[in-house]
Amino acid sequence: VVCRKSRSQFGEEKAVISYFNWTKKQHGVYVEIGAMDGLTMSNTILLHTCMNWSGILVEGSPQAFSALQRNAARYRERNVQVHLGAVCAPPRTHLTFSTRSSTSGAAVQGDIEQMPPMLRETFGYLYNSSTVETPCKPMAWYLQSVSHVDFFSLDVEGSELEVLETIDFRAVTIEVFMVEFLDQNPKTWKIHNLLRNLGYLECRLFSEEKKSQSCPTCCLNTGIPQVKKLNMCEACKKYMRLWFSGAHLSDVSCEAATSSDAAGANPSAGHTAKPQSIASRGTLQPSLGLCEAAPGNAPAKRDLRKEVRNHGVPQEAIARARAESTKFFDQPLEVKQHYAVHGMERNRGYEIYPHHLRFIEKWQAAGAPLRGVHPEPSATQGIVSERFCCGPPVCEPSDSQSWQVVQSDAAGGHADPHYGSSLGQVFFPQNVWPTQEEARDLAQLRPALLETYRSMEQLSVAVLRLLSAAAGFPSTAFDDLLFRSEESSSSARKVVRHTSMLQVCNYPSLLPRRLRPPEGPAEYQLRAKAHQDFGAFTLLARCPGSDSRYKRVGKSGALEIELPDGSWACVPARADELTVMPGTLIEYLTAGRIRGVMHRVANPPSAKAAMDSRRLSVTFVVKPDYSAPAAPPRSEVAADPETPTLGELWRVGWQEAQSQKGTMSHGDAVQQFRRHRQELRQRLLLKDEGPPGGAFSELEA
Ligand SMILES: O=C(O)CCC(=O)C(=O)O
Ligand SMILES: [Fe+2]
Repeated sequence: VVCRKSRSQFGEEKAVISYFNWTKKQHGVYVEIGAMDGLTMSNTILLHTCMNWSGILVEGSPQAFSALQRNAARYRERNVQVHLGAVCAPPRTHLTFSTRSSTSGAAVQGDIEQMPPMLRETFGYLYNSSTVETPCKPMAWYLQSVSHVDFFSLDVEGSELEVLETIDFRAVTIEVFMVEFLDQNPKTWKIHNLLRNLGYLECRLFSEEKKSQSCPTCCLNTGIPQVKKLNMCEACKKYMRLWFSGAHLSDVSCEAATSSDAAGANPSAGHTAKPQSIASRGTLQPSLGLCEAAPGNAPAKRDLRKEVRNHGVPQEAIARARAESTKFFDQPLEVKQHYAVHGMERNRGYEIYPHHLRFIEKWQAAGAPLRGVHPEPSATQGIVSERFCCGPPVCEPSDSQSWQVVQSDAAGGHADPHYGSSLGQVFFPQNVWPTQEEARDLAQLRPALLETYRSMEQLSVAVLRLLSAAAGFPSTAFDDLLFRSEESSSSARKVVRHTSMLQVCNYPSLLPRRLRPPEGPAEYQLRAKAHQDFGAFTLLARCPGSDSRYKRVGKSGALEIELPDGSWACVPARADELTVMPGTLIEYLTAGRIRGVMHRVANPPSAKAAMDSRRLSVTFVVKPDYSAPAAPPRSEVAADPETPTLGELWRVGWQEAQSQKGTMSHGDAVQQFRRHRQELRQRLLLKDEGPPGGAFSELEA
């Protein structure tokens, strides 16, 4: 075989070879998706012909594929598989592939649906394009014959997620990915995230010109067009060496977890239903936008790394919740405070952080000269964030049936103690609403929020199943934490066990600096400071308008999350999408296999845009049964009587439980609380050394 010199666009494979010290590496294995004719811009011809590597080439365009076959026969006689096809997830078997005839545009071909608009438009316009129906298969299918890949080159113009998500990481280890994507692609963030979740670190290849750019920690990606030569940035090198050697790529596979589910096989993915041992699974750290679920569907057996769509929460309901909440937030502070519920951790009615409130009151007492300068009353009141919350419909006020169930006195006995006991009453306080009599304009707030509540509540069952499966439990393992089936002689019904809350947050526009309160509490710097939500997970309906307007981390005006390496990232939002964010309690329930996500809401940029930077988010924080043990289902820890309940992880719940036991003064209980919670966390997270107990083994067979 004649050694062919590099044909890659920017010398990508050479950068990789030098970076990984592969100059002497013979007989490696490559995979190239989007192989084109196997020569033009090939990232692998050099590896094959000069270093005796073998590999798999996949190309979706029939025209390019015939050239690929010819070229493969000529330049890669042996040790190569060539496939005509694209990558997709079942049940799809074909997709519409956009092809170009012009040479320069020929590099941009792919699944039309996945292509970023920019590419579609620019290349569609500039070059002759046509479409063909191309067969597609999950990536796992193409990789059947290999168990290890050294270099995976992925250049598929928008379909990267489909490729990554359909790899069976249990069956193959992949050492280095090189992913080319354009930064404008809104999916970039998800690809990054997915690779990070798989244990890869990112290293960018920079052009000479961009060398000075700071080097991010770190998957390899290239993708800076108009570049002559690529340079690996030095700082990054260090990180990469460190991390790459440690990363074991078969660590996490959501498919593995979901298919271990007995409730239904996952015929489409073609995986055997064999769970991994937990030891090899490592820590799953799902982040945002990670689930696809449909309520009413049998537990959605979809890969977890998808956003929730077809989620069953009607857009109109969310729109109504937003509109009615807006009317509420636009009332004077005195009116809103009328619906405040005092007491800790109640999460009902109007809420504003006490330290914010103190600050506002002081500011207003000093004669804040702002009335009339801004159309948003909340902005002129100096409010940074405020919220309106409600709990499950069993908490509806006394004019409704359900509150009777909750309220009847403990001695009277007919109340379900889950709600009616003194502990129960801590977790099921009554909802508070403006009524028709009090304020005609605000009377629709209640139906609007309750409508959204109900569909979020339904969806949360499906999402909890996904998370459960992802953590290696049967998908229904946590069902009872939300609803429990109760059979009586006459009927079967589902009883609410959870205490989830729906919360609409209003972040008023940031006033121009000269009008802003001179100095606020330190938290004034952020709309919401860094925290995890104290639930199993949170579903967030965000607003593409406000949540994709400013993209700068720290000045996004919107939701930002902390990535595993400690950096912060903006989270793009789409109107039809809900974001799933694991919270603190899921850590206890999954022994740390799923981690809560730290997040914050940043202020918008200070400049002129700030005048019109209002943001409203609708979030549903899923809070499972307070009386359940804070431990994985059927585990040793769950059986240990010392293990506290989920409710005891709430400060109020802990205090109430302690005072009922009479073991401790109130003050001591508070003091002990934090330490205790920390200890439990340690104990649980360290305990995870084997697969979920024997009870589930029949499910895993
Ligand atoms: O407004 C958001 O997007 C998130 C709000 C939040 O994190 C919270 O209220 O806990
Ligand atoms: Fe939060």
